[in-house]
Amino acid sequence: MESKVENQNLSRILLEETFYVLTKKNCVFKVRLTKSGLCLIKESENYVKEQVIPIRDIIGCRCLRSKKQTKRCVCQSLPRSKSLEVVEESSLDLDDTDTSAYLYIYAYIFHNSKESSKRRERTIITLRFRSFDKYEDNNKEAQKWRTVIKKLIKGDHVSLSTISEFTINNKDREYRRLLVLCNPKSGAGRGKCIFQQKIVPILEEAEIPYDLHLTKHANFAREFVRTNNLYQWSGIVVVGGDGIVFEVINGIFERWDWSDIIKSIPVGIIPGGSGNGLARSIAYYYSEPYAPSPFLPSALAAVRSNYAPMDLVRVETTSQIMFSFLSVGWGLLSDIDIESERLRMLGGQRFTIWSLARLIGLRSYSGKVWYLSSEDPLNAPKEQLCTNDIGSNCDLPTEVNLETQTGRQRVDSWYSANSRKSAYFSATGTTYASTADSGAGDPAPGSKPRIYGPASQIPGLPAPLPPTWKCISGRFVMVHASYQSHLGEDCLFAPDARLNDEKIWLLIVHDGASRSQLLHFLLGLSTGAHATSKSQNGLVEFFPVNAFRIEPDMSESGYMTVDGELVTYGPIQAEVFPSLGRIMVP
Ligand SMILES: Nc1ncnc2c1ncn2[C@@H]1O[C@H](COP(=O)(O)OP(=O)(O)OP(=O)(O)O)[C@@H](O)[C@H]1O
Repeated sequence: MESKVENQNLSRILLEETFYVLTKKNCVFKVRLTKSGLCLIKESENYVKEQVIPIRDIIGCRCLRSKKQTKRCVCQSLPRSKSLEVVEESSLDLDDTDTSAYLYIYAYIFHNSKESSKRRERTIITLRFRSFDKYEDNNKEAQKWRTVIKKLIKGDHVSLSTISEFTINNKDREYRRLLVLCNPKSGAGRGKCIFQQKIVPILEEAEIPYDLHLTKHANFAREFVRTNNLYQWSGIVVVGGDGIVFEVINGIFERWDWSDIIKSIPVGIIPGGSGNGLARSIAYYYSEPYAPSPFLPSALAAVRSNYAPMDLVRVETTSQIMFSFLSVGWGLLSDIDIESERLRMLGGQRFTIWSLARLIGLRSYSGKVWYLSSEDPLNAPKEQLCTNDIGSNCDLPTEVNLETQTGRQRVDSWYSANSRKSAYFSATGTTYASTADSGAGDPAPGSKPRIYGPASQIPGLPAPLPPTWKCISGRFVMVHASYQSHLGEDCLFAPDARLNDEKIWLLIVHDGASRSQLLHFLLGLSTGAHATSKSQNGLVEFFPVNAFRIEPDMSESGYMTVDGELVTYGPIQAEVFPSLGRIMVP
């Protein structure tokens, strides 16, 4: 009963208008806006066809006017097809002869007809309001639509009675500013280019202002987050790899007000690194298509006010405490990660090449692995994450241009909306001035910043562990733990992992496996097959835990990594803190 009422509520028509395609005789579009989406109903002589664009696929809309044409024939009073350009109402370049108001609606429509062809397609719907003789009246109509669409995108309450009260204000812009921290050196050095070419246009379509800061050296992002007044931003978007996300998260935990920051300022990630484990995992959890546009799910996440809790793991070594969002590693995968740094210019390919090199010169390490088993069974997450099974029934072209009827004859109604500019710096100006906070989180010069955050619930590193902990002792090719599904774009480490499943997924590969078994295992990592494979003769173990400790034999040397970053080689332990972080999700 309740869901029936809810459905009725979602399908109630908030706005409706009839538009005409003048180039096609007798073709009429009824456009309806409901809480669930924008419905285009095409009515021609013989049929009626309905297409719905879900609100969650729409990222923004803008009201624009036509631009004065420089070379227009005196006898041609109206804009020609495809030559019409649009500008902001405040522009000095307005075409006063065209009294229409244009509403541009930007959508990234999800198509999921087949699993293999899941994709999002950018579509611009243009509604041309021209029922009135005066631009002001047409604009009033367009602005009303814009205001309602923007409110629906934000998830604000909209009812039929409140629509008439909306003040029509073209200045009604988004004041939520994002902080963008971009690592120009990440991956194959494409971070800046990715932001400029792929992300800026989407931020502009959604009218989200931002302040861009390029990282100048290692630990720049960490210091920036620790020392600036973060409350001026609504979120932090990182452009780069997992290394820069690690810096941002640990920068937050170096602030005395970490608990307020972590709750109020979510972090988003635009994949520009060579690993991109977190970005790939988020797309996986939300069934968002990743390749060939890996930036799209993250860009959509950044412009929507949609956040989700994420488990964080407190990691302790003999010299450091840190908060990790991705992984802790010892052995083969860490060796590959660290030693392939020299091939950084190859981007993600560096991992494949170095995997082969490490298999030839295979190493194993002696030590003990302690763990506290996860109490939760290995099944679906507690919180049902959003999937895109709603989909859309759209087969729209990438531009849809519609207009209201007018008594006056127009030359035509179709035009291109590709007048994008790729401004690089913030629309509202980039702020570089240091706005350091009270300094309470600043370390004394030369000393390490203090790490805050929740207190550990397990014994400190040197202390013995309680009997509830289990121990495996021996030689290992690797011990690797992850709390995300993907360690990298091509590495599906824990297929059942979710953002806040409260689990650390522990993979142990014992010494004794042949090279061909290990090759088989490494290949399985790209599809997640290793997680279910029974053919490893007990040499591979994979299970969820709440906490673990590794004690390597210190007579040998090797690498230990946290989120792909090198840490002190020696005893290390980790424990999960459920839903401690907040992350932007599509
Ligand atoms: N301007 C810079 N010059 C040199 N190094 C930088 C700069 N800015 C950031 N860094 C360092 O680069 C390291 C790696 O960056 P990032 O994680 O963005 O890319 P990546 O290593 O290619 O990706 P991944 O971590 O996913 O493998 C970060 O840990 C950071 O300390």
